Amino acid sequence: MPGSESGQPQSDGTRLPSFYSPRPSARTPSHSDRDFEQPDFSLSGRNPASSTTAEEHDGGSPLASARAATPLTQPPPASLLSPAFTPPATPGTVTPSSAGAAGSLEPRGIPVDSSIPTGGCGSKQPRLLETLPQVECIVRARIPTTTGAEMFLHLYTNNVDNKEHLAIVFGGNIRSKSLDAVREGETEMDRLVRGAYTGRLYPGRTTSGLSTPAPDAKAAATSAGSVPGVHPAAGGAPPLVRIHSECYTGETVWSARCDCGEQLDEAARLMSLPSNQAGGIIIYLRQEGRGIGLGEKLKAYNLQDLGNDTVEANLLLRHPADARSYGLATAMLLDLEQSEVRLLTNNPDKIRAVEGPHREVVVKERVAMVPLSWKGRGGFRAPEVEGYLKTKIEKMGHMLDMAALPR
Ligand SMILES: Nc1nc2c(ncn2[C@@H]2O[C@H](COP(=O)(O)OP(=O)(O)OP(=O)(O)O)[C@@H](O)[C@H]2O)c(=O)[nH]1
Repeated sequence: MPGSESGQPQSDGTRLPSFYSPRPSARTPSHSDRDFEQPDFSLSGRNPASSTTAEEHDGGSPLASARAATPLTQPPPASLLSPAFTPPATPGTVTPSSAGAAGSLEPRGIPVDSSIPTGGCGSKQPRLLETLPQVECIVRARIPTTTGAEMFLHLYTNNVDNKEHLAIVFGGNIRSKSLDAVREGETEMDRLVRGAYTGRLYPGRTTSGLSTPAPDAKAAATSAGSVPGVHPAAGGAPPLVRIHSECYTGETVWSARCDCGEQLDEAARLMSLPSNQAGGIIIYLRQEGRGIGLGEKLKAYNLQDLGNDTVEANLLLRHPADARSYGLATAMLLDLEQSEVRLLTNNPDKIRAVEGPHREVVVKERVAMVPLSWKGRGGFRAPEVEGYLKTKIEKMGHMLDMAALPR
């Protein structure tokens, strides 16, 4: 893992096993660079309707085997292009339009600028609260994962709800200000136990390694203050960031109604690539069911089985189509000392909302989350998830090209 505190040998990311367990496709990953390519979402003005299809992208045969392994029981939706799909050129930026030698292993970003109408973030302006919530990271721990990659799980509290929102941090240079801040009366062992240490823990370690503040600085330190001598990652590209909303069904009980589990796993995979020197953060928000909760989401599923799409089902239950907010994510990113990010999303509303009321965090690039099955790279296919994605594109302005959906 790049820049990891782990000190473990870096494995070849192309050989990492999949993060995604329910992958029915029999296809073995090719381990070639093209496995990491994204469809060309360039700003160069090429006709999106003639976008490279997944078939062209992957040479046909792997997709054919994936398709054979996961046949569709229903015809796929008609080819459809989101109006927000092709963002016009952002002044002063160059879009990677093809995978170069160095770029081929990297997720491909599209420059975005939410401060201008043509910046590739859709047209709606979210209503944001004037003030960001207060957040505090109360504990952090190293999590070795089943893929061999390692991450640090940060658990946050806040002043707006009682939920345990999380930051999953890849790479050793991203630190939480509130975690590192000295707490009144705490011992070095207290700091070790709550994860406010540098490097790695080992049996017998007694000091946190964080600089001890001078008495006057210590008095001034608050839970939101920073520890002198601790600095965020220096310079370089902004980290990859995914703002992920909880989805028990998609992440835990293998639901094929949505691609939430796949997106979580793919975000983690991209962030753990050895080529990703900037590190990565998954902000995991406990806003299940787009904010309506699991019980209401299950009712929505029944309404979907009765013939309604995902938006209609929410509205029939007297919920908004999307009841989420992202102020906590903005505050957590700031606590992790990130003011610029590369955001993994297809959702234009999320881009502007995450930036905060005064653009406290700026999204410099958007990295599209294209379903793996559309790219012939495994994943899964089901009529439910295709209906879910179609509704996102048609009704919620998601920037995905349904024309790339394999037939
Ligand atoms: N109400 C409702 N929520 C759903 C449904 N399917 C998934 N969800 C929820 O939608 C949320 C997933 O959204 P995200 O993964 O953040 O994705 P997004 O904002 O739609 O867009 P991307 O960033 O492009 O993925 C989770 O909270 C899921 O529980 C559904 O049918 N109805």
